[in-house]
Amino acid sequence: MDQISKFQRVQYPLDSNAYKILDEIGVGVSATVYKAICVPMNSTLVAIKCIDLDQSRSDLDSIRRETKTMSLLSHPNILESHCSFTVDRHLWMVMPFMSAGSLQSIISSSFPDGLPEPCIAVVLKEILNALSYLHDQGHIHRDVKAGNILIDSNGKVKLADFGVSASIYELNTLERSSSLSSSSRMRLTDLAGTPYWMAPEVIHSHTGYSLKADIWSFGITALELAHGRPPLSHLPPSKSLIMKITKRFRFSDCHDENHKKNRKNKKFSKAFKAMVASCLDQDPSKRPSAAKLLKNSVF
Ligand SMILES: Nc1ncnc2c1ncn2[C@@H]1O[C@H](COP(=O)(O)OP(=O)(O)OP(=O)(O)O)[C@@H](O)[C@H]1O
Repeated sequence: MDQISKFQRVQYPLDSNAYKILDEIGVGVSATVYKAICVPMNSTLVAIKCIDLDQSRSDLDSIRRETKTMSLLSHPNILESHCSFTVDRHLWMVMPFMSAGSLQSIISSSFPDGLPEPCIAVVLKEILNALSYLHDQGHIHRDVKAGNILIDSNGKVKLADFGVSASIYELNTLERSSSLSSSSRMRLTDLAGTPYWMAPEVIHSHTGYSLKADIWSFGITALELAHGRPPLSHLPPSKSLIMKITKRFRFSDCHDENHKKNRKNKKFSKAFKAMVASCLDQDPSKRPSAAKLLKNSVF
C-alpha cells in the first residue's frame, strides 16, 4: 500500500473483475460505498463508491463534477480517485480506503461531547491545507463538515465528497461580479450543502456567494468537533436556516450554551474561540481566508 501510494498516478485497472468486494461501508443518497481489494495490485485495499446511474439520472451533473474534480486535484489532504468506470448501469469510483471512517462517525461512537482542543487543532490544520489548495485552484467545496473528513489507518486526514463542489471559473451556474477580487470574480447562486453548516449568504443565494462560504462551514465544523454536534442541530433544518438569515444565530450564544453544559471538562482557549468567531462573521469579506487561518496561533 505504502509502496503504491508513493507513486502519484498509478493506473488502477478499469475492469470490475480486478476488484474483490469485501464489505459494505455505507449507503449514501444514490451510492453505496464498499471496502474492496484490487487483486492485481498486491490486493491493495480500496473503497469503491458504486453510483446507480438510473437512480441518479437527474443528477448526472453532480456525478460528473465529483469524478472530474477528484481526478484533477492532487493534494495530500484531499481524497483522490484512483480511477472510475461504468459497470452495467453503475459508475464505480475507486478511491483509497480510509479505514478509520469519517470524523463524524468517530465522534458519535467515541466522543459524543466533542474532542479536546489540541486534537481539533491538528485535524483542522489539515483541512485548512486542503481548503487553501482548493481555493487557490478556484474550487469551492460547499459541504465542509465532520462527515466529509475521512481518516486512514495512519491517521492521515482527507477532505472528501466533491459531489456539490463547484469551480468559480465555470460560468453555467455563476454570475459575474466585477466588484470582486480577481480570484473570486465569479459568484455562485445555487443552494448547495447541508443546512446546519451552510453560510447565511448561501441561503440568501440570490445575492451570490464565493470561497468564503467554505470558511463559514469550516467554523461550524470546528464547533461540531468541539461539542459533538453543529450549532442549531436541535432545531429542524429549515428552522436553523431561518435563524441564520434573520441573524438570530450568534457565535457567542452557541458557544456559551455548550460551554455551560460542559463547564467541567470543556476548556477552549480564547484564541480558539476568536478564530472560530472570525470564521462565523455574517459578512463573508471579513472572514479570513484559509491561507490566513493557517497563520493563526491556534494551528
Ligand atoms: N474512501 C472511503 N473510505 C472509507 N469510507 C468511505 C470512503 N468514502 C466514503 N466512505 C464512507 O461511506 C459512507 C457513504 O459515503 P457517501 O459519500 O456515498 O455518502 P454520504 O456522505 O453518507 O451521503 P451523500 O450521498 O449525501 O454524499 C460514509 O459513511 C462515508 O464515511
